Amino acid sequence: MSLPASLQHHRCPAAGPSGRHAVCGQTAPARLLHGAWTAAGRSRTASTTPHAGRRPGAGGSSRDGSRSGPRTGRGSSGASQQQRRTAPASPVQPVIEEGPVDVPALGWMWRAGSSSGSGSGDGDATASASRPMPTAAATVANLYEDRIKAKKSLGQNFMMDDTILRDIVAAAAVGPGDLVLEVGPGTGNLTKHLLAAGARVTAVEKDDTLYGRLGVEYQQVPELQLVHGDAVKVGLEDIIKHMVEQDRLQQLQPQQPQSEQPSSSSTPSPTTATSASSLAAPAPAPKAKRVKVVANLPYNITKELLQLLLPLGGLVSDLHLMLQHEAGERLTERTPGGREWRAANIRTLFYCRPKYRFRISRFKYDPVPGVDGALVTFALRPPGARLQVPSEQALMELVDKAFSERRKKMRNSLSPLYSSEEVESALAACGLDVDARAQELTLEQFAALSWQLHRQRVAELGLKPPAPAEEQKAEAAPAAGGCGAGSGQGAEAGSSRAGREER
Ligand SMILES: C[S@@+](CC[C@H](N)C(=O)[O-])C[C@H]1O[C@@H](n2cnc3c(N)ncnc32)[C@H](O)[C@@H]1O
Repeated sequence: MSLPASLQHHRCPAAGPSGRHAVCGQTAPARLLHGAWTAAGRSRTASTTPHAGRRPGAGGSSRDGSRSGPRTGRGSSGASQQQRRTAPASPVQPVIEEGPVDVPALGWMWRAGSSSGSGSGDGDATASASRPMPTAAATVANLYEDRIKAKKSLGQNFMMDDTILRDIVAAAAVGPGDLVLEVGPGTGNLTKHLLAAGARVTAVEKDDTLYGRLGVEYQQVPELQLVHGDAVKVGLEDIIKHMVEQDRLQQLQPQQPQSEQPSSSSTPSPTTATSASSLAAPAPAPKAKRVKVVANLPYNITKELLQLLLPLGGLVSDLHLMLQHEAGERLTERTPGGREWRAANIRTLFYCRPKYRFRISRFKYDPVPGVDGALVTFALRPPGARLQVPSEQALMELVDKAFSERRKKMRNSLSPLYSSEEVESALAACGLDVDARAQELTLEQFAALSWQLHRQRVAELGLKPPAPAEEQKAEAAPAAGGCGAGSGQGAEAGSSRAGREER
């Protein structure tokens, strides 16, 4: 369902049902918090300045509602006056989907209240009686119309296809009450599908302008918390802990059942007293949820983000990331021996089960990147479900060093950490070739080598051997050559990558 044509032209995305503006034309970032999070827009003061009308040169609909081109005929939103002055005259032309395009209005998602995950992009209006969810393409068009250019430095390749966004939310199995961390919400196009599925979303955005616009557009959506900052530096672990804690506290809040509400009768009968006391029995403590991370990642921070997030299996259940197709293929590789077998594979398999879900055509993004994308899922292992090793840090150091000079035999590449004699004897004790190179070893073999090197050092220094419990776990699933490495995941090594679909 569309708005009446008379309202379509001068509505800014920040305009409420009255048609008046929340913040249009103001410098949004000044009102927003750096490196701190807040319910979207809650701290903002709304201006009620009516929209000044279409800016000169903005394309789109004519006054009677007909469309003259790919633009959507909307007014400005959170872009600052400064940006408008310095913006180039001809913005990048977005790809626009066919079909009715509507205007995102303040709190539209909040009113929609859909938990079906079928947020109605593509112009259908099932999510809201009054306004449909704007299409991804229309939202991007709105950015360009406001002279906001995609920034290459921030990896801004916006997803234009609502079907793919819905597929991502479905692949991530996001449902009502789930806690989701999104990195780089940007346009809010993925965010709105996460919200439509019933998730409570915390989203970290670095771009001042896009953060400001999101704050305006979602200011009445308590299910969305926005964080302004660089996801790599902002302290994601603390943010995730906060999400979990907030959720736990919310679950603890008493919900008074009808039967417990004060009645007009002064003395309760014995029967009522009994039933009241049984109702008062302590409720089971709420189970702390684990968070899902869902993101169309800026490709340039993929590596750093994975390093930050993969070890958080105690707090995070799974990551669902749009990556470059090639990076997705590399990270989901499970068999050693090839040129693409890297330290990142060992690290990834140690912390999670990676799965390539589906390929995404580069033409579904705007601007069109040089390569296709892919959705990759990383199901994180909680600490207790990982391979037992003497020290995770020592294992990662061993792996990084071994791969740092992959052409060399490990007895040479590991020389700064261990003498070649130490490495040779450990390799032999693990039943491995003493001339082995890093790319020939599985995760389990690296873990076994790590244990053996540890034992040798302990023996050499005359220290106490590892605790029996650790040893027991290690021996429970011996790796090659009887050189112990506990394993909750060994069976996965060598299994082939999951089947792929293409979009
Ligand atoms: C590929 S775009 C995705 C935008 C939107 N989620 C979508 O699906 O179309 C990447 C987003 O990440 C943001 N971004 C880039 N670097 C970031 C960083 N270090 N921390 C947080 N956000 C970042 C960009 O500004 C942009 O909004």
